[in-house]
Amino acid sequence: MSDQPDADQTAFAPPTGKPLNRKQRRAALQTGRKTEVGTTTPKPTSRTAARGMARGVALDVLRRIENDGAYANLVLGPMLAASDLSEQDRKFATELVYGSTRMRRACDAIIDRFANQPPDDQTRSILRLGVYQLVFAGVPAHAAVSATVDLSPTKTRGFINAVLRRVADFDVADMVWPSDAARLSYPEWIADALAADLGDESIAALEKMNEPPTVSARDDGYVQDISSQWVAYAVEARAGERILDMCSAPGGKATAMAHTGASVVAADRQEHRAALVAENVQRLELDLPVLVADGTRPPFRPETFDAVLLDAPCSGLGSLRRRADARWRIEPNDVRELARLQAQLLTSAAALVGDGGRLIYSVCTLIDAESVDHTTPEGFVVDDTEPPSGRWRRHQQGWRVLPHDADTDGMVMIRYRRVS
Ligand SMILES: C[S@@+](CC[C@H](N)C(=O)[O-])C[C@H]1O[C@@H](n2cnc3c(N)ncnc32)[C@H](O)[C@@H]1O
Repeated sequence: MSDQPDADQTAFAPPTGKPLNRKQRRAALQTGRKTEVGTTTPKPTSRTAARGMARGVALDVLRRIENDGAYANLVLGPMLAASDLSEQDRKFATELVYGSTRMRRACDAIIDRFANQPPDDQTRSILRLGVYQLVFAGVPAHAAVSATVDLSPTKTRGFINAVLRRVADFDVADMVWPSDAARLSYPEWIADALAADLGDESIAALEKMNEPPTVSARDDGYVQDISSQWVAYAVEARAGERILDMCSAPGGKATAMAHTGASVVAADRQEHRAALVAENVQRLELDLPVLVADGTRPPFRPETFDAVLLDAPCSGLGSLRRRADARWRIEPNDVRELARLQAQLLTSAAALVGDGGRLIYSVCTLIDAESVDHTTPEGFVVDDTEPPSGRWRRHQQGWRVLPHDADTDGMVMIRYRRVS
């Protein structure tokens, strides 16, 4: 048996969405550079075979996402569960699926640079998987090329092998990208929209949203992004107060607020999502009524609550790292429609706040049209006191946290107080 370590057991760099630098690429290429695929690749071992299976699962999932419009998180889980992959190989398959989905546009630009004819959809999916491993994931070249070629149908093997070998011999630092959006793998309109509202900081935000999200758990075990926890604190709920979380599913902020001893009511328009809140409430053993209610026609008397949290449905353009395929689904018109719905919800939420009470508006997007462009509800003023915790930066009449400030989702929040 070869002394060479099984290629796929060598470090698989945690994907950052950034192409590897020269030194990293040289290290990854050392074992495979200028070899004929199949001649210097280590003999298949059970590890190599397992990694091959992981790549096969990843490719199946990618095809479902790319060709059938399936949701990445919904397809991946069942397909992994149906496989015999080990925990480690599931992680590898997951990283390949999410990474190549995120970096799809950047991978395509590289494929198009080296393919002498446009690949059909099936061939492109295989090439994306190979290019992602070579350029972004630090998989050694011989493993990335040969194992990806092994997934290919006979008739396209030669073509896929040739393209991937050219990519393996290329230093991506020399790539001439059509735009920053292509380099960072976003639709042009998303990069433009964030540039318009974040200025020079948009690139750092886009880069950060190419990284897998960090996992943070609260003291009660509920897994919730830190920036969402900061929004819940910003409501400043106190024992004895009546608080409404108008768009509450899956219940992260409602359950956080309930720990203060406030009487929190959680509502959501969608029944199946309200059920998720109820599950979380039960699991955390909280006393928190959950109801299905459309926030544009809320079933409460006016001025009933001491505080209302409107954590509004939004485009999610601050939390793209959480859903790898979201950037390819959302469209400019969605943002316009969501902004209209948010304005409606803001008006009806405001009507429920009692005298001197608080209205907290938050969204996990960084787009002004979905946040600071909304008009202050009648009878309210902006409360511009600094939120009690978090890395908030002032942004017009509100506050925002950018993804690269503290490795969290990006959020915008505006706090209002009823004065008449
Ligand atoms: C950003 S999520 C809320 C996240 C939640 N606050 C948490 O921290 O777990 C927005 C929610 O708004 C709900 N929603 C959308 N339109 C609504 C409406 N008209 N009335 C009430 N809820 C609505 C969606 O079903 C979704 O669950």
